Amino acid sequence: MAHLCFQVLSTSFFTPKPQIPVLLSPGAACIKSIHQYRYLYLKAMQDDKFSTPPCDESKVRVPHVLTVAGSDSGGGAGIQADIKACAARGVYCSTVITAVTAQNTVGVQGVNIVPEDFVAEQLRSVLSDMPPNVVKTGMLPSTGIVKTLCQSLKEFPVQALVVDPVMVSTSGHTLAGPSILDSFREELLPMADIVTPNLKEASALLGGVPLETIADMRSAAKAIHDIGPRNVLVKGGDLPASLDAVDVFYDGNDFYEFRSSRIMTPNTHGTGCTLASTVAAELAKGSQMLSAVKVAKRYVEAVLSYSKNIAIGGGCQGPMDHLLKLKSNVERRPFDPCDLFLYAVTDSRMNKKWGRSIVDAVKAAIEGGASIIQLREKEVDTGDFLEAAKACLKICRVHGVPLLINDRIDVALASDADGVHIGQSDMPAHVARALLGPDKIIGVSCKTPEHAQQAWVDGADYIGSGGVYPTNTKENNKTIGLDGLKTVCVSSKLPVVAIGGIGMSNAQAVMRLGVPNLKGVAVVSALFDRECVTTETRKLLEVLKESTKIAN
Ligand SMILES: Nc1ncnc2c1ncn2[C@@H]1O[C@H](COP(=O)(O)OP(=O)(O)O)[C@@H](O)[C@H]1O
Ligand SMILES: Cc1ncc(COP(=O)(O)O)c(N)n1
Ligand SMILES: [Mg+2]
Repeated sequence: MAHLCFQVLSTSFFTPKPQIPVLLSPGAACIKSIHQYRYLYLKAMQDDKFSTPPCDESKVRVPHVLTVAGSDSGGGAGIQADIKACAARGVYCSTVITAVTAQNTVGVQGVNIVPEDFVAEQLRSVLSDMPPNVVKTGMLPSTGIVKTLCQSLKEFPVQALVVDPVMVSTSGHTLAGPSILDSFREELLPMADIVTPNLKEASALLGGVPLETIADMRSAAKAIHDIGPRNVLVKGGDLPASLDAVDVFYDGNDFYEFRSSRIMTPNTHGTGCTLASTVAAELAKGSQMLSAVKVAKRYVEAVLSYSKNIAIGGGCQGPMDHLLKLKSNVERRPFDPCDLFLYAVTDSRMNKKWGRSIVDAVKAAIEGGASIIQLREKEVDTGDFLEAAKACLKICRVHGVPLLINDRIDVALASDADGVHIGQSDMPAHVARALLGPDKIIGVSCKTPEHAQQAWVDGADYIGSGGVYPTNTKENNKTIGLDGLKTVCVSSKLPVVAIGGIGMSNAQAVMRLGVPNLKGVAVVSALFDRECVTTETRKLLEVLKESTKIAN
C-alpha cells in the first residue's frame, strides 16, 4: 500500500526560510543522501509542486536542535553539555542517547552502549513527530549506530547536519574506536554541513597524520573536506598551551582562522560538545555557517572564562558552567520586605550642597544602619551615574544591603544593581519586569488603591506610598496624608514603604498606623540634607526600632 510521509524542508540549508512541507512518495527511502534531497527539493520548487501549508498565526516557531550523543554522568560534556548550550542560546533541544557513560572530573569509568535498534527507535520518535531544524551528533560508539543514523536522516532530512566526530574524551579515554572511521568517512561525513574534529580526531580521520601546527590544521581541513562535508572546523584546543586557541575553518574555497586567547583553566571538559551544539543552535536560529561558527567560538570563550575558577569535583578535568547569564541571579539574596525598614534615597542636589559624592553618601547611610538604598540622581550624566552605581553596588554587596536605581532601568541593567524604583509616569512595571527578569527587585510609587492593585498585577515586589507629609524634595507631589497611606496599605497585596516628608519627628506616627504590610519609611532630606549622614541615620534607626517596640 502506498505510504505517503510528510516532511519539512527549507529552501536553503544554511538560511532557514519559512518551512514548506514536502510530500514524499514511497520512493523516498531510495533517495541516497541529503544532497539528493536538496536537489529534489529545489527541482520541485521550480516545478511549483508545493502548496503553502495552512498557517496558524497563533503558533510560534521554536528553533530546534536534535542532539544524537552520549550521556556524561558528570554533566560537563555529551548530551548534558548539548542541552545546556542550546538552552543558553535560546534553542529547544531534543535528545537521542547513543551511550551512557560513567564519567566524572577524573575520567571515564565505564561506557554502556545503547542497542542499535533502540537508538533507531529514539530517532524515529523524535524525527517523525517533531522535526528539528538541525541534527548535531556527538559520541556515536558503533558502526551500526552511525549507519542507523544515516538511514534515519535519509528518511527524515533536516536543514543542516553538524558532526562532532567524538572519539577520545579530553581525559584520553576512547569513546568511539577506530572501527567507526570507515562509516564516518563513507556515510556520515559526506552528509555533513560541518564537521568539527579536534586535533586527535582530525589526525585519526586522515589515517594518523601528525598535526601540531596551524599549517598542519589547514592541510587537515582541506583533506577532510575532500571526504565530503561542506565545511570543516579543525579545533585547536589541544595546541601547545603557549599558543592561542586557534580553530581553522575551511569552506571548500577559503580558510578562516578563529582565534581567542587561551584561558588558563582546568575546566575544559565539554568544550568540543559545547562548540558543536552552539553552531547547531545558531544554524537552527537562521544564521549562516560562518557567523554560526563565529558566535559559537565566542560563546565557548565566554563560558570558559566565566568558569575558569569554579570547583566541581576533585579531578583535573572540570566542567564549565554554561548558564553564565543566569548566575548573577543566584548570587543575589532574595528580596525581604524587612529590607524596607530604613530606606535611604539619595538626592544629587543635597549631595552637591554638602560636597559629598554619591558613593560617600551611600557609605555613610549604610554605616548608620540603612537597610536598603535607592540612587535617585536626576541631574547626573548617564556615564557618571553608571560608574557611581557600580561603585555603590560594591559597597552594598559587602554589607548585604540591596541597591535600587530610581527610574533608570538601563543603569540598573548595566550596573547589575538589585532592582529599580519606578513612578507612575515611568516605564510600566510589567515592561520593567520583562526587561529585568524574575529576580530583580521592582518598587512602584502608588498613591491610590488602583495603583497598588496594578503594581501587584504587574509583578512589582513592593510599593512606595506618599507623600505622607508635604515635602520639597519632589515638586508638584500631592500629599496623601496618613489616611491616604492607610487606604493604600489596606488595599495592597504588596509590602509598603511610606515616603514624603518623613523624619525623626514623625516617623513613629507613621509606623504606629498599625497596618501589617507597612514595613518601613523612605527618607531623603532627613538623612542627606544634614551635616552627618551616619549620625542622622543612626538616630532615625533608633526611633524606628522604638516605634516597633511600642507597636508590639
Ligand atoms: N583553554 C582554552 N582557552 C580558550 N579556548 C579553548 C581552550 N580550550 C579549548 N578551547 C576552544 O574550545 C573549542 C573546543 O576545542 P577542543 O578542546 O580542541 O575540542 P574537544 O573538546 O573536542 O577536544 C575550540 O573552539 C577551542 O579553540
Ligand atoms: C558522553 C561524552 N561525549 C563527548 C565527550 C567529549 O568531551 P569533550 O568535549 O571534552 O571532548 C565526553 N567526554 N563524553
Ligand atoms: Mg577538549
